[in-house]
Amino acid sequence: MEEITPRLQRLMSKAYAPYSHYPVAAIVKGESGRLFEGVNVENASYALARCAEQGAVSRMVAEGDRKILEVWVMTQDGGTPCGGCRQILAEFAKPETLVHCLSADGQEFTHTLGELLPHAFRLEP
Ligand SMILES: O=c1ccn([C@H]2C[C@H](O)[C@@H](CO)O2)c(=O)[nH]1
Repeated sequence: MEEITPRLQRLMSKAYAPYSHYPVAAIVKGESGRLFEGVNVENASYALARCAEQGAVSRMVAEGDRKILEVWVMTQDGGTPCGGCRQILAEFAKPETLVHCLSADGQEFTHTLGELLPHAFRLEP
């Protein structure tokens, strides 16, 4: 498989973040083994900004996968996903799912989703 760091760097350069100047790239691996990409997409009406993780999860679901096996997020500083994105990931991932947070220069900080979002809100369908 192609190395994930250069792929995230290329993806991050596609983010649309003219207001925050904080580009984010996200890749989720679905149960089929396919990788789904997302970037943040901002808007002149600031509150309508969409996070990169949300885009990646939407793509995964549209392509028919329903389980997240692993997550990678790249930001300039290696920041972790926001609270809302943790909840969006938790809908399709397990508490033990690894979330790799990379900085643009390739440093990696890995957490489980359960560490990032303990006691996640769930409604059993
Ligand atoms: O987990 C996160 C947190 C923030 N952002 C985006 C939203 C906005 O465009 C920019 C600054 O908050 O980063 C993401 O894509 N994912």
